[in-house]
Amino acid sequence: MTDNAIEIKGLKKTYAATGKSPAKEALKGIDLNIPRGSIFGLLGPNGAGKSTLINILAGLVVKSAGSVNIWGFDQDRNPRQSRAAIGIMPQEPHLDPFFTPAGSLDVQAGLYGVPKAQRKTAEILELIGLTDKADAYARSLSGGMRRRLLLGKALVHTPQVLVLDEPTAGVDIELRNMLWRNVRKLNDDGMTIILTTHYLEEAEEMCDEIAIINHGEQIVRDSTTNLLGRLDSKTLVITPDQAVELPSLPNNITGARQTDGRLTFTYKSSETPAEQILSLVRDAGITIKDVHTQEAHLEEVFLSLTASREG
Ligand SMILES: Nc1ncnc2c1ncn2[C@@H]1O[C@H](COP(=O)(O)OP(=O)(O)OP(=O)(O)O)[C@@H](O)[C@H]1O
Repeated sequence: MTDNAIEIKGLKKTYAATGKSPAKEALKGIDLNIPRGSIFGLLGPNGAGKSTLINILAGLVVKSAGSVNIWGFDQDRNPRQSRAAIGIMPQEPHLDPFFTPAGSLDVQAGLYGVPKAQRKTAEILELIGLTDKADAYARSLSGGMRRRLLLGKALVHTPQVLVLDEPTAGVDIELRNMLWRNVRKLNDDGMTIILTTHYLEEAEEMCDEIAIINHGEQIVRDSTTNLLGRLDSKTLVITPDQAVELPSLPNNITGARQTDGRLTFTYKSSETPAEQILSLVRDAGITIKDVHTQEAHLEEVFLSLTASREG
């Protein structure tokens, strides 16, 4: 038995040409292992191939080449078992307006062949905070409630792996927090979580490991901590005790004077000790009132890795 929840080898997808659109190679040979029990981030710019990858995992898009193994089950050899091991919360709420939340969960459980006695409708409604809406028609639910119901539907068959495709795009803070609380709880209970998001601070906060894909290729896969450590760039922010000009700087440091009077200095921490900047500032006759450093964020790592490959 493998320690990976998902094992993807040489995964390719080419969408066939239609009408005027030429064929599109959306995935160009992805190798990716996702460890059991992790919260894994799948990131990439628009059109990178994330949805294609997720849809292949969900069994909604047929791959062109390669292998996909979900929870030890090969998707081609054991399609039923591999499908039963994964639950997908899609981006868009496509809900049948004539079903109630309880009804939707029941139908979904039926689709997955969950016997009536083993259905956890009440428990799931409780988790997603829709107990009091159990019998309300879907069309009367708010956008946030529909999103929560989508999460509930992904859970009816108690999958080992839960995929959330852009779960917080356009949702308010309250719903976002609720989703993250649920995700953490499910992960604490042992569920492996795969997440795509455009909000990099969210990935930074939530994910243990991250893969970035671009133009159908994986360009990096590492722990979030290591990824953040890759960027050697740091910023030192100095508040002078009165308005001052930016002192002249050597080549290894770039600086700027902010509109609020603070001075920011960006440098490579492996090459330049912060003390060098502090002395430079003091030597310019500036009295330092306050000083702090800013670490690199995932956003900068992401931009540095994807920017040079655009085109
Ligand atoms: N059904 C399809 N037919 C043809 N081309 C497609 C199809 N679905 C996606 N593509 C193309 O494949 C590429 C990858 O798309 P995909 O939706 O997987 O990217 P993505 O990373 O999920 O982007 P986004 O964040 O915008 O959803 C894009 O160039 C897209 O236009």
